[in-house]
Amino acid sequence: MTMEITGAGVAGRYPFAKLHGLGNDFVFFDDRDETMDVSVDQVKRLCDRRFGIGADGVILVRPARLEGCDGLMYYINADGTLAQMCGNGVRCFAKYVVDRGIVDAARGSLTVETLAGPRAIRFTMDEAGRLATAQVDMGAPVLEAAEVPLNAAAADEAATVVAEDRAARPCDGQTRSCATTLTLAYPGGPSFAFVGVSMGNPHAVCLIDDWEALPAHLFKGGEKSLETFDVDAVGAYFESHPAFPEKTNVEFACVDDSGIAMRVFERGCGETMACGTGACATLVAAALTERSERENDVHLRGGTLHILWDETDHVIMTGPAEEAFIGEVEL
Ligand SMILES: N[C@H](CCC[C@H](N)C(=O)O)C(=O)O
Repeated sequence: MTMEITGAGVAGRYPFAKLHGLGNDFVFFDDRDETMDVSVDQVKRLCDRRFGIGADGVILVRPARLEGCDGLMYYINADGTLAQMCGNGVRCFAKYVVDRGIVDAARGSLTVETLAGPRAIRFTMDEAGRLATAQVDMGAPVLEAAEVPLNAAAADEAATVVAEDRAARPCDGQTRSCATTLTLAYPGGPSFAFVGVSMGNPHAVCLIDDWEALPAHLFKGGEKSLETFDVDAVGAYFESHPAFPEKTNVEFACVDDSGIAMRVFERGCGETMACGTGACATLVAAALTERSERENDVHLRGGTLHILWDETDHVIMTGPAEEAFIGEVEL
């Protein structure tokens, strides 16, 4: 299951910075002295867009434990649950430490430790001497069902597995298992086919080829499209579906000549403007099901990420990171 943080919540006044990657936004705290012990309630309050600063998550900048890493990204979803990895967050982490001189900009690269392991980053600077874009080696996608994780048997007990396809496509001659596609029933219909991909955190990617084939009750007025699709309702149902023992991030995407268009209902956050790990998982799923080449632009509500699934099986994500404002907050 997903893990809630267990912090007692030490009261105090803390400086923070607000950063985002394509509108997927985070409250950053410098916790290199490891004194912050945030509680679930504190995180929920910080992320509340009415009663707090407002964000999709909280990121603590902590000292690295792994040799060769420049810092540890401790990422907490808005609901107070820990996540192993955050793609937009790790680009913002690079910006946070480079713009503050914690990491020397002249290096042009750094390695960030995450709960999913180290992630190597190369970055470019803007004319004002601040980090502009970051290229992150997000590692290899994990496709083995048990490691995503997926659990069709648990879903079957809920009589919701319509089909399980173990071979989305021969995995490019790799000596790796093929992805699992679970087709799961939605209350009132229809069923949706999800390709399970982990980028250190779980993703269920639904690639839709024909919006017209879906019933009208799944759309919020207007023509049937990704933009009018009811991501909140359908995403919320599958986020906590028994087929996903650790819950899941849920992506809905379609592919055309301009690239991959995607919306995401994130585990522990709800719909976000962008999801870096989700964009990587969606590129992998689209390539495995022969809808896309292994390199493409992924268009999200907040902007575009460029994703390459390279010949070494690593997924390379390139995109911006921005700092919106700084402040002090009473916890
Ligand atoms: N909600 C995600 C973590 C944040 C991922 C997303 N913001 C990204 O940019 O990858 C999870 O629980 O796995």
